[in-house]
Amino acid sequence: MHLPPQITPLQHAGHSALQLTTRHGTAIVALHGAHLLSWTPTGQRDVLWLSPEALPEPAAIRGGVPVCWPWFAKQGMPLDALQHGPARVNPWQVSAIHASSDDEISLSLVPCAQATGDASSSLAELAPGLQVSLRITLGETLSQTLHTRNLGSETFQLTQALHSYFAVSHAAQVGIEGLIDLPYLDKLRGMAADVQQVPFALELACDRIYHAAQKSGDSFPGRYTLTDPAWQRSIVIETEGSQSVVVWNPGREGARSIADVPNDGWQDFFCIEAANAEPDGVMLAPGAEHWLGQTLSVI
Ligand SMILES: O=P(O)(O)OC[C@H]1O[C@@H](O)[C@H](O)[C@@H](O)[C@@H]1O
Repeated sequence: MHLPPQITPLQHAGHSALQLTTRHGTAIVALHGAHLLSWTPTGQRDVLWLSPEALPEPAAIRGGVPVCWPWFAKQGMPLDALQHGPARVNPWQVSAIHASSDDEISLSLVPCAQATGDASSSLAELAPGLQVSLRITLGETLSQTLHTRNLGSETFQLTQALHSYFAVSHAAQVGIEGLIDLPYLDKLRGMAADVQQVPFALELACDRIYHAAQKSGDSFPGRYTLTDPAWQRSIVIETEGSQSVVVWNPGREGARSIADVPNDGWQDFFCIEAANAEPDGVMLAPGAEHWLGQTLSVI
């Protein structure tokens, strides 16, 4: 496909990628997993963290924004299922480009196996009848929309996440606004159910699925703010079609057991994930479609 001047192919951290450029900044997207590796607003530091110890492809990339699809973690799947689904470990390709002006550019990607109709691919086997695309728009903000369509004959229970790793000054010194009163399941306490009643702060480690985040009939998108006083910036995450928000940081002990996170790397990121995770799975009937979106901005 012919690329306009705002899109440049390049290698980034060992991945074949496309760099999007507007006067508002740059974004870099790896074709492996349609994985957003970097978003740097003009004059600012990168909004996303990318592990300096990331494993080579075809391993999932650690950092940036992995696309977890069509299941989150191993929800609803056997124990030997691929963690977070096959989308993040498959090659994707550009399906459309929309360059409206110098101010904004959009790129849509689909898995290569879907584009070529390869019925033997892991995606075709594991997500029968499902079609997926990811649109990334770089302007003053950065947005991503994950679109799923069920062309099969069976209802599919979709769980998914845009698993953003935000770069922070120190994970123990940031706050997250927008979680008060939300119920959550705490993975670190055997999925114990709880409700966020005090302002969020990291205690050693965190792995929670906040759910029922958008009440039915509520037309406002979810809005979460990662406040980082030391870096004097806040990252605002506005979500659409997302009933859950996953908040994850492995902490000191957890990081030691993750091969591609440096021992002290847990300090450098916080994951806030626009999601539909159990108990918020999406029942996608034959012919139905769903959009999961997030818009990121820095204030
Ligand atoms: O190591 P992975 O597969 O990228 O997953 C990282 C984390 O992703 C989070 O979304 C999960 O809630 C955690 O339980 C998990 O550890």
